[in-house]
Amino acid sequence: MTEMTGTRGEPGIPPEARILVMAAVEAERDAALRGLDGDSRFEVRLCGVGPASAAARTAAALAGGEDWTLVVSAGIAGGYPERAPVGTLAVGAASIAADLGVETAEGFVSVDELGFGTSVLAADASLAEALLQALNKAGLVAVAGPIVTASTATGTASTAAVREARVPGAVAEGMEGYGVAVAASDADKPFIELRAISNAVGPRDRDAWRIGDALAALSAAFAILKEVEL
Ligand SMILES: O=C(O)c1cccc(C(=O)CC[C@H]2O[C@@H](n3cnc4c(=O)[nH]cnc43)[C@H](O)[C@@H]2O)c1
Repeated sequence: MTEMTGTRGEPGIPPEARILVMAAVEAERDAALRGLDGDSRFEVRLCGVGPASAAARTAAALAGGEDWTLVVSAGIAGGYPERAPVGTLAVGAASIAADLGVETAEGFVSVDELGFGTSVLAADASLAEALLQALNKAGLVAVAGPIVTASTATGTASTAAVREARVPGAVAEGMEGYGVAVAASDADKPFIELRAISNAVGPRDRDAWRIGDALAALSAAFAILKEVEL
């Protein structure tokens, strides 16, 4: 369990903590900053879209000489509607690269099965649980579960079904979480993923995306995160 009590033993994020938040695009970064309202324990940086850029930029940030306490991947996401409808929040239990592997005549084989590493990176369980409880206590609708990372956002019902079968119980899909998690894991830093649901995972319908609502939910979640008793 990650120790996040303050120097005098009080609960909450210690004043000296340094929390690195990686957001793909400026609108997500700005939403996080609005919720954080100048909290100097947090730094929000852009990681670009997709797991490769996210991993590279997070690794660069972690190698920059600061002693980071926690790494957070944050942004909007597609939600699996029966578990995380549009407007809700998803807290990752694990970030899973659902398309990392090889296709064979018999079907998809993950890197795990190939023996080439892991496509599943667990979040810090105690921090994720504390955040989930705090969000729900504050009246925000949040669920926890595996969050899919994909280099290609799902755009059809069949891809949604395939990925859901690979990641049973998946609550959401983003494009950066696993990449940020790889860098955090390599640097031996605790990691969590926080997503606000802007659209349903499934057939692409850009007009139905509720980006403004999701960004508002993301801001609200960061206002809670900075006060959470971790
Ligand atoms: O157009 C805008 O105003 C705008 C504002 C903020 C963010 C965006 C994005 O398009 C962000 C892309 C980002 O969102 C994640 N995302 C959202 N939905 C999905 C999805 O269904 N499957 C996978 N990823 C999704 C993803 O992490 C992208 O980086 C636009």
